[in-house]
Amino acid sequence: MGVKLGILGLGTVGTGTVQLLQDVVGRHPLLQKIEIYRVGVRSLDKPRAVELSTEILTTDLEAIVNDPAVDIVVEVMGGLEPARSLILQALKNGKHVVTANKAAIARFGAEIFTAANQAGVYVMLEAAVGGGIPVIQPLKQSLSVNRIHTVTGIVNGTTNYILTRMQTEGSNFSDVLADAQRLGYAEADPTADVDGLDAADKIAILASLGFGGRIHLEDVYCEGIRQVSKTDIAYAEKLGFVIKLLAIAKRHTSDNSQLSVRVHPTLVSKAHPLASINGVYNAILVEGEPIGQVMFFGPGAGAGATASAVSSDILNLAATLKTSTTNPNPLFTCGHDDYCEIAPIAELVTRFYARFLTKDQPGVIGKLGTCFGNYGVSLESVVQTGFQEKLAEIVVVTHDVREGDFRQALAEIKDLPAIDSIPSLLRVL
Ligand SMILES: NC(=O)C1=CN([C@@H]2O[C@H](COP(=O)(O)OP(=O)(O)OC[C@H]3O[C@@H](n4cnc5c(N)ncnc54)[C@H](OP(=O)(O)O)[C@@H]3O)[C@@H](O)[C@H]2O)C=CC1
Ligand SMILES: N[C@@H](CC=O)C(=O)O
Ligand code: NA
Repeated sequence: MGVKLGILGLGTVGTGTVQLLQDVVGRHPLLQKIEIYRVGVRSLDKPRAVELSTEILTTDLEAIVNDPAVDIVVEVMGGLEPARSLILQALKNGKHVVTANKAAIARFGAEIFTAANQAGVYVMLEAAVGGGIPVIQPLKQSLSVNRIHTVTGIVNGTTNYILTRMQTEGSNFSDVLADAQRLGYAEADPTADVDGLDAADKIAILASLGFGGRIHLEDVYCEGIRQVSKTDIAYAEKLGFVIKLLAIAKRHTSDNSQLSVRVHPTLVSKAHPLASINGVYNAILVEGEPIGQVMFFGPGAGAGATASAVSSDILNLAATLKTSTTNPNPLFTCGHDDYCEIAPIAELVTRFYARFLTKDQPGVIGKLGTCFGNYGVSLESVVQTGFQEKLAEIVVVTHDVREGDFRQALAEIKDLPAIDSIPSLLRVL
């Protein structure tokens, strides 16, 4: 007997998944047992890149999750509602769920996994982080014997694509964003990409898996890439760095009681493995004991890559349905109920890059140095190269400093009569 899919959504990811499942020759033989039974969309009139008979396509998504014939619900419609309610209803009806929806999982994961555990079914989400890169299953299974220290990732394809093209071609932010949208990389509302929210959802999911506790999304510090300018990209280049939107989850305290979880544009040394991850590619560097370092790399967005992850989850569930036992596999379920404690961003210890516009007066660098010194901020490098109109431009890179101390020094520096403005402030990995 075949495994019947109810697919919610036929956009970039849904279409890629249907294409893959309609073209199974040369792939895993179990895919031949999978039937695309229903596909839910918003509009029946839209032209589609795949052929589906009229009885498969429907706008009644509730009917799909309530249909007793459906074995697996594949949620690739995105958004919070009705996606959340449809997932919960599918689980309540005893259906396994595959989802690519990091926004829903990062916000409603507790509710969704509790419902799945109660119903004795699985929620699979490989496509939700890193697109086609296998990272969810490796964290849940292959790496789960390790004590994870740090997860550092480039986990948003759209922003990495934008930053790469700004860096290599000097392109304009909004033109490149339009290309990312056209290529199917961006979210329906690309603010989620540009402002770092999509990466925050993803690092919350990875932190939860890596550190074995739930994460309150509001505890994740988040800055996007809007303030990254061509000037900063050029300065970073001169200083031996590239700018990447990094998502980082790290043990903050030596007793392991607190995590630091954050997303922000970051200067990454050109020698670091994450510096060479360009375009729509993502990479996730996992550090733990005893494994040391392991890095996952691949396409982070787009139809084919994401369809690969969605379909592999479907395949895993199809295999499970074939061999079903009454006891759920603990490596497939989400077992933790407790929340991780997250340290405030002021407690972060990191290096900083800051760009100052100053009046061209003698002794400005000395005054900056004195203010920094008052708060224990030591400087790794100070560069004064350019002028913007009549203002001198000074760039500093600090040694490791507690973020709270650095901010206090900056507050004092802002009030110096010689300082016009501080247009950029970025962390350095
Ligand atoms: N694009 C990518 O590269 C990746 C996307 N994801 C995630 O996958 C999910 C889907 O993304 P993507 O395919 O890009 O999104 P699209 O916007 O391309 O597609 C959404 C699909 O869902 C349908 N849909 C949306 N809302 C409703 C509704 N209320 N009722 C009925 N149908 C609805 C739309 O119908 P219609 O076609 O009729 O408009 C469309 O077919 C999101 O959660 C996204 O974050 C994850 C990894 C990568
Ligand atoms: N909009 C997302 C799609 C994949 O998750 C991205 O750009 O990474
Ligand atoms: Na993935």
